[in-house]
Amino acid sequence: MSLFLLVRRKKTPPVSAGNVVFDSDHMGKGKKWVFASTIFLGICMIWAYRVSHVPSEPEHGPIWVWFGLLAAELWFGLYWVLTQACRWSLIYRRTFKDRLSRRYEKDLPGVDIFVCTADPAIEPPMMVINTVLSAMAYDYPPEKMSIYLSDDAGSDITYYALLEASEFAKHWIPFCRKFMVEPRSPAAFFRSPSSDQLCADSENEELSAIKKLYEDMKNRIETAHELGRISEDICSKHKEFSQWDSYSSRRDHDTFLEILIDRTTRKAMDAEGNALPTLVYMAREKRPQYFHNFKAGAMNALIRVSSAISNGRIILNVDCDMYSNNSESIKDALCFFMDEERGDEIAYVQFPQSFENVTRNEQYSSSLRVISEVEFHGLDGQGGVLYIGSGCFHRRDILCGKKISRWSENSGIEQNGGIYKPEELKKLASCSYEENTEWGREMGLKYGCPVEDVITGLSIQYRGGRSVYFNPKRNAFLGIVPTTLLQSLVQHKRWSEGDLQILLSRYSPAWHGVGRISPGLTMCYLTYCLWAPNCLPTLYYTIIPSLCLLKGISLFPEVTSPWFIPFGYVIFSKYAYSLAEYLWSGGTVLGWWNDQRMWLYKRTSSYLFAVIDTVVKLLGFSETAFVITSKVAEEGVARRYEKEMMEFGATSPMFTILTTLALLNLVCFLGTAVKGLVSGGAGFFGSMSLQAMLCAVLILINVPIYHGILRKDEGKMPISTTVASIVVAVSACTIFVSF
Ligand SMILES: O=c1ccn([C@@H]2O[C@H](COP(=O)(O)OP(=O)(O)O[C@H]3O[C@H](CO)[C@@H](O)[C@H](O)[C@H]3O)[C@@H](O)[C@H]2O)c(=O)[nH]1
Ligand SMILES: [Mn+2]
Repeated sequence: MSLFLLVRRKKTPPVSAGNVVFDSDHMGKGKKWVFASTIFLGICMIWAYRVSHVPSEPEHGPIWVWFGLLAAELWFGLYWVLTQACRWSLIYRRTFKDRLSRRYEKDLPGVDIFVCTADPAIEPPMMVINTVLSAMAYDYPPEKMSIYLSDDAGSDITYYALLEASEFAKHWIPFCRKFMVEPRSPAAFFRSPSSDQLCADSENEELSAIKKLYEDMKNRIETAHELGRISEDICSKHKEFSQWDSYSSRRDHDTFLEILIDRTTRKAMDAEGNALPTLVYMAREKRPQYFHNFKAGAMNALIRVSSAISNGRIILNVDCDMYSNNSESIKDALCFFMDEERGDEIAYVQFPQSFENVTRNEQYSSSLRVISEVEFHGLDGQGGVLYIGSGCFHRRDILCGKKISRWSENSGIEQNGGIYKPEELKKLASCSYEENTEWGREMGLKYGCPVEDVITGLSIQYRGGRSVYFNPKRNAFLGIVPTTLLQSLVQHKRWSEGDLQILLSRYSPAWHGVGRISPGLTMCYLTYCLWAPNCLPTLYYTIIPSLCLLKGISLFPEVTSPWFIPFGYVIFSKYAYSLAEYLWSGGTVLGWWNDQRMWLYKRTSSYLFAVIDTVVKLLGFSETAFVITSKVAEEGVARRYEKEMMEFGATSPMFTILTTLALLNLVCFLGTAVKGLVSGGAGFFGSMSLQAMLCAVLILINVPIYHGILRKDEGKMPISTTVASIVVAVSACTIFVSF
């Protein structure tokens, strides 16, 4: 590859470079191969131990216990093999934006930016418009940019906020351009060190002027938000508010559609007389008798409406909390689409989802550090990263269902835009528009899956589209992670359930993928699709060995036996590698420990419910749901989040499971210790040391739960959950021991 680049560089240097770096900074491919082989050998020996040591005497407990362990170990071993595909060949990419500007300044395509919001209570309008403003201020020709806000709540307050933003943008965009502001979300900029820097420089008059404009706007919007209505005065000035007269609820209303900045009119100028990007508000029609398909439905309506207004060849999709943190990202993405060599094959460019509100040791491990820093680079190496919703640039034609074709063949597509009558536009966003069409199936984002993004990306890859993962030094987008344990678990339930449904759908990588995507990429997709089923072996491994410990049934080889070696080696090297990987990705040791805890919690609660709900759905008893993650936290919750204290505070079956498991292991461990003391049995732990260690580690990792039970603050474990868990844990131990 490097040779290829070298040769090419002598002719026309490319605008992007998919630098294939085989882990240059960590471990070479050869070493990795040897290391992985030794682990695999260890895994095989563990399997061999299970098969060759099936207990015959009854004091070793019922036979199913042993076979259950064999099944769990088979699962974990094979799953580990799958995860290796995501680590095999990592690709790191770079772009040459100066070349792009030099060569293609005149041919830059139109870019339509879609922002989705769905609930002003948990996605505050101020946050939404900050994201919109950051997008409007991209360093890109404004006449080629259009920003669309989809509001699934159909809220007049959100519309009002956008209206205010459209005025503020006239000052904000020239300000950004003049002082080369970064980041371009006003809220993020005003609290960043770069704004202090600007203050220190002489221009602070302009800074304070724009800050004042912003604060005034913020006050007006927040007042309206608190009151829950728009003042008469504003309504009379802006006739479009009368659209809301017919509004009855967020599930039952007409299409509200307003082009706030229309580049075809002369009014669309900023304070310095430059063009502004187009700005559109859309709340698609909602009726109780029509299923609205959540974000996928909103995106498809946006695709249609935008095709009639601007019809940009490139579509960028961001969640309402994911503001642009780098004004050059559009150009970065275009370096891939317009690359002379490989650009034609590229269907989408995914940036990592990075987050602003992660704490140092990430209590809930929500930044998905290893996935962003390692696995997705590995997926890119296997032929393409997942589409993960936010921070993704798509080619419009491909997203709409076309097969991959040459980039240049579609030039002229944008000419179709710009001819519209308001009533016709509204029809494009109506409930009945999609009846008897391919929307949601062959066209646009797919319906019926809680991870509409992943399934849509996969189907694009089946059609021959390649995807690119671009992870620049400066984060391209910054969003908000959940700040409570429950929200984290619920979010992961949605994701793992969605991924499992993909596995069972007609787009399953397991069978539909054969011959359509590379075997390596199939393996990568499978690691995510099989997240949820991990719950069963994990539950087994966290319950049965501990109960057997209490009962005195030995399940693992003694420390002195040679069979101990594969167990010790596999456990040690797997976790040592995982820690190293976490540290390479920029995390802390405590962060890694928290990450391990979250894997355990996700596997024993989120994934379990994901499996149950998938089965229920397969039987036809329920429909897909989409629980939106809250982007705001109460004061107390926020304070505890900053202190990295685990937040419970609510009752949930997920917490009951987690607490029961934590208590069960505690009871087993203490019970065993007491028994050991009473019988004076030295060496008792000798034959059971691995089991006792497993139980001890489970206790250590569950410390936040014991702490949660004993805490007194609002975020403590609810008493009812504790009581229920004690009852279940103690009865499980008693019953198991007595039979
Ligand atoms: O009916 C709905 C529900 C959600 N949304 C929007 O979808 C986005 C994502 O919702 P969020 O609750 O923040 O979910 P996350 O789990 O953080 O989102 C990730 O996972 C989702 C799929 O599960 C993808 O849709 C997202 O793009 C991806 O960032 C937000 O902007 C919402 O406003 C809608 O527009 N309509
Ligand atoms: Mn989100």
